[in-house]
Amino acid sequence: MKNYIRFNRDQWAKLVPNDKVKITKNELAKIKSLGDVVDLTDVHEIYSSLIAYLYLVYQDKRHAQEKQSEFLHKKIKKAPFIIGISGSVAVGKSTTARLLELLLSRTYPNLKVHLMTTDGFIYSNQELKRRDLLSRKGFPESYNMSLLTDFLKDVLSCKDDIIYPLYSQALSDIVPGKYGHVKNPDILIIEGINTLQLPQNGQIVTSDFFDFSIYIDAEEDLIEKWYMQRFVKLLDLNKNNPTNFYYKMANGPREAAIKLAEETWQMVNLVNLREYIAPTKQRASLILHKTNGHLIDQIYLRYF
Ligand SMILES: Nc1ncnc2c1ncn2[C@@H]1O[C@H](COP(=O)(O)OP(=O)(O)O)[C@@H](O)[C@H]1O
Ligand SMILES: CC(C)(COP(=O)(O)O)[C@@H](O)C(=O)NCCC(=O)O
Repeated sequence: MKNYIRFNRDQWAKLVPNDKVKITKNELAKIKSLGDVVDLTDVHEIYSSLIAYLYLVYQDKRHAQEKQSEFLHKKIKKAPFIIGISGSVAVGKSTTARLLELLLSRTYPNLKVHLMTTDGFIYSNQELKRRDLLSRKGFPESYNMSLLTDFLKDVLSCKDDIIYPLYSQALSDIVPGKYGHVKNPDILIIEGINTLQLPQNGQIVTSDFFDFSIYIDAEEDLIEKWYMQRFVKLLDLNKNNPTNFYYKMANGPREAAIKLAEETWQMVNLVNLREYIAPTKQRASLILHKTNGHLIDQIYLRYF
């Protein structure tokens, strides 16, 4: 990885004073996905430098937009700064994305930050079934990529209110008739396993629309462990929740449920990671490498 500068935790933490971000343990507990607590030391040692760097790149873009506007003698609407977050299923994309959203808006209160996921661009289960893709959920062909690129084009053309479909883990499906709204944020964080994906059949790559991208990396065995832990938590949480996708499994034999999740990991998510997600790692502007306990131990910043 010649085109990346590698930092260990200490080197990265020393880039800026780490008292910049103000957040309490309780606030932190609220943004974790399920159960585990993101460590406050991670916030100070990793995220202080990360948001300071993101803000620098953000300002660069704004500056370039002003210069362009000046040169063209034309008022140009300021398109949002888009940050893409990629990585395997269960590596911690949504947790990191929520943390970034909170820390960026907290540290730079004048910024309007919007967070969304590309999960909503997966075809509905009905459509996946029609296309014989139910067992390929999360693979490139299971996403409506042209809808996603059209959406990103609308975002960059600064349309006032852009809607996008929503996915629910509770339904394990697209939520019918419900949409998210993007209303001209300064920063749009978009997380999903396909955010750095290479094009299929000459499509435009979504990352062409990004100003900055982050890949969250970890060893396969660890991610599998996190996937299984999240699965067990979802079973426990939904034991008494008949409308939830996990309810039936939660109330059946535990070993059968665990076996199914292990198979899903091996046959779906791990295959997807190896074939389509991991190969996109070296396209990211920044790689956050995690170790045991979700601790970030190495940071790689691309410089060409
Ligand atoms: N920094 C972290 N500290 C502790 N737990 C974490 C952290 N990041 C993720 N997790 C846990 O790991 C699991 C997967 O994280 P999640 O954000 O849901 O992943 P993804 O969005 O990539 O599928 C969840 O159970 C979540 O609570
Ligand atoms: C919708 C997803 C592709 C996205 O996952 P995420 O990275 O948000 O956890 C995934 O949750 C999924 O449904 N995977 C298919 C196999 C499974 O049920 O794990």
